[in-house]
Amino acid sequence: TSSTRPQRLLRAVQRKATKGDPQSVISAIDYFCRNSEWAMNVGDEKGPILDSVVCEVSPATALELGTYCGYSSVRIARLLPVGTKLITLEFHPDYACIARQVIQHAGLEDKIFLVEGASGDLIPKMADMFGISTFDFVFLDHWKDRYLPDLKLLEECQLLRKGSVLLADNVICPGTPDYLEYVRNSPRYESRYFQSHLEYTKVEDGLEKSVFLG
Ligand SMILES: CCc1ncnc2c1ncn2[C@@H]1O[C@H](/C=C/CNC(=O)c2cc(-c3ccc(F)cc3)cc(O)c2O)[C@@H](O)[C@H]1O
Ligand SMILES: [Mg+2]
Repeated sequence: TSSTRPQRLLRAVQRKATKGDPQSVISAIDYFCRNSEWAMNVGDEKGPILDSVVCEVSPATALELGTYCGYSSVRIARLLPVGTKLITLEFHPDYACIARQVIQHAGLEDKIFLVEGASGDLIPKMADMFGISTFDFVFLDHWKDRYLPDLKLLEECQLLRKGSVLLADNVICPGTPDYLEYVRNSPRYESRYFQSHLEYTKVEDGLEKSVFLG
């Protein structure tokens, strides 16, 4: 029976990466995507930009929209200090199952809470489910037409505070025009574009970092 790409990506991690070593999991996925099959992970060029923003913010509470295979969950959580947590939302059960195993291989299951479901349904429940009031950091990497509605939902649910940082992947390719227009023109955000390339390619893409001003 044929396997799926996420299953083949997980197999590459299980074969090549050292259990409990997040960096080796990251390297194994990047190697797989460069040498075997492209996959939509933030990757090894945009990834260090994500790392630097996470380190700068040093979030006590972080949220990720769109786990996929867990590559960016591992990138983010490996940088979080003890006692902090990453909540990542994924609605595709098969992808969630793969991501849990990738996260487990990295030894980060105590720092990452993967919740299965649609972000639009789950965001309003975050405060109650996890006993948090606001998110210090949000990484948006799910369906591109969901970035703006989910940002507005985070505002409505008062899950952002003065200084909360949003980092959005793929603002050029595939592109998130309505989200970009909103964060770049709203007086409530201070936005900055980090130019880079679409993962594992020479196509232009980048990350948009937006600070909520309250
Ligand atoms: C309902 C809300 C909601 N709630 C919870 N989980 C959700 C969700 N909406 C989506 N998900 C999950 O997130 C992941 C989807 C991510 C979507 N990402 C891209 O489409 C993308 C594409 C390219 C690219 C492809 C082809 C090219 F040619 C060029 C570029 C590059 C990239 O970096 C990309 O991120 C999957 O796991 C979904 O199950
Ligand atoms: Mg992406």
